[in-house]
Amino acid sequence: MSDYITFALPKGRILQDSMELFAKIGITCPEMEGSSRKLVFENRESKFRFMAVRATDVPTYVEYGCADIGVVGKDTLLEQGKDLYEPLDLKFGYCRLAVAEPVALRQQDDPASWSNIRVATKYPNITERFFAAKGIQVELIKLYGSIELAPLVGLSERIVDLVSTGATLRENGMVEVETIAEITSRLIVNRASLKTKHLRITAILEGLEKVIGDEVRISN
Ligand SMILES: Nc1ncnc2c1ncn2[C@@H]1O[C@H](COP(=O)(O)OP(=O)(O)OP(=O)(O)O)[C@@H](O)[C@H]1O
Ligand SMILES: O=P(O)(O)OC[C@H]1O[C@H](OP(=O)(O)OP(=O)(O)O)[C@H](O)[C@@H]1O
Repeated sequence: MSDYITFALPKGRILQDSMELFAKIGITCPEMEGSSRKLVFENRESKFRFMAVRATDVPTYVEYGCADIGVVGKDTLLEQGKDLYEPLDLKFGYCRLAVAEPVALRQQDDPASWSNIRVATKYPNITERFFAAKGIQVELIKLYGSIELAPLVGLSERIVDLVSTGATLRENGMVEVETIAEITSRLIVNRASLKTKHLRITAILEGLEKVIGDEVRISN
């Protein structure tokens, strides 16, 4: 068993917030700061390893134990439904998952009358579950990005996607119809690592909990 603690971190927009949070409890990786094509970084002194992976792949690395700890959006966890230990809401990466449609359609539309709709999304499982609970049949069109384009070109009338500032919806003539879930980034932990590296992982969880708690209290 390696005596390193390995983190799987998403390459994109939540990487910096993650590293800033870990720095507050003394977990740093100077090697990661320069720009490079490297995918694994080590802090040999404190025995931490960091892997930069696609956001949607973080749960897989943690599930299989290639990483002990991961940071990932709640959207990804809800979509993938993996059995992972999720001890902490990290309180950054705030956005919401919402149903949206073009402004012109919204003006004459009554969502209460939907029975069969076509929806483009990166989140087919969440979308299917959400509409099934309302008794609405959905034809799902799975996309991997630029979801707001779908109604503009007639691929679907509605979308389910993340909304943060609302700028992407606005600039593409769309409005939110309903929020499905509030999203933040979460810490996830491999269940076996929690036992085999109990002391180090517990110390990390307690340190993070304290820092996040303090920040929430200060910002309230
Ligand atoms: N506009 C946004 N504002 C705030 N947080 C966001 C926003 N978009 C996404 N997020 C959060 O950040 C996470 C990572 O998003 P990011 O765009 O970096 O990766 P991605 O492109 O969605 O994933 P992948 O690379 O696997 O396709 C999302 O899962 C979500 O929790
Ligand atoms: O409400 P806003 O602040 O405009 O943010 C929302 C946008 O951000 C995300 O897209 P991203 O930038 O990850 O690009 P993508 O469409 O290629 O996934 C999301 O899918 C929305 O399109």
